[in-house]
Amino acid sequence: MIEVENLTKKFGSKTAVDDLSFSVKKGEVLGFLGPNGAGKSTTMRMVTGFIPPTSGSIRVCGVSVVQDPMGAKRHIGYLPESAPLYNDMTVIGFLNFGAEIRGLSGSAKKDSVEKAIETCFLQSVANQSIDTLSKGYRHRTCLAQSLLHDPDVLILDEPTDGLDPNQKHEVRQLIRRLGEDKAILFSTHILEEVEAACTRAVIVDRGKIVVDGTPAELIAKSGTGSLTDLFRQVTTLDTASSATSEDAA
Ligand SMILES: Nc1ncnc2c1ncn2[C@@H]1O[C@H](COP(=O)(O)OP(=O)(O)OP(=O)(O)O)[C@@H](O)[C@H]1O
Repeated sequence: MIEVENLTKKFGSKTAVDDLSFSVKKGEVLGFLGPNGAGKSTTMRMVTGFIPPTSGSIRVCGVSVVQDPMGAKRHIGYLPESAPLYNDMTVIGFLNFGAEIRGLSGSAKKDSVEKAIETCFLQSVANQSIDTLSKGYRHRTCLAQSLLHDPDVLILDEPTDGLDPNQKHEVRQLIRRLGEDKAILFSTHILEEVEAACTRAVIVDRGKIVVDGTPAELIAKSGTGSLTDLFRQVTTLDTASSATSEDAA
């Protein structure tokens, strides 16, 4: 459902994403790991059609994101990194608005909003203004908007960031459940999430995939049974400065 081939993104002299190729099938939850500045968000922004690649191809459900971004976006639900929201709307008002933008109306709109509220446990704040929500609820409101059109593909940039341990658990369970009949790509800095929610994971370092495997394969590869050890073995300590100095050389 997601096919990425030889994807590269350069910002001036900096190569943020370097000839990346991967695919995610229906029923797969792919964890996207990597240190700060590794290129995870940039890759997700390209896969969702928000920024164009410098080179390479991206197909979502067979549709080219570069040639037909609107067509591809119909298949995609996206939770961006900073969870942008309209602060002066209520949660239900924002979700109704999101559903309308997705072309839903009448009972289809009502049903999709109700389902998203229920799925993301937003019932208690549905009529609350977004600017009065805690960080966790804001994040879940944004996650709910990504589900409104029941997309085949979900791209979630750090979906558990800012949540408390109970909410993290709920969202991981939700990702697993949604992943049974969708293709999900999600980024995280929390290595336990690989075991808790992913069917496969890749580790990205300086824009390149350095490890790709199932959680069990990754743990075996570490040699110590620790994903943290594997992460430390295959990634560069200070990605941003290494990439800059390498590019400058
Ligand atoms: N618009 C931009 N202009 C210039 N450089 C950019 C831009 N967006 C990202 N970068 C650079 O590209 C590199 C990859 O950034 P990206 O945000 O994709 O990393 P990330 O893996 O998501 O990091 P984090 O874990 O900190 O969110 C970084 O060096 C970043 O500074």
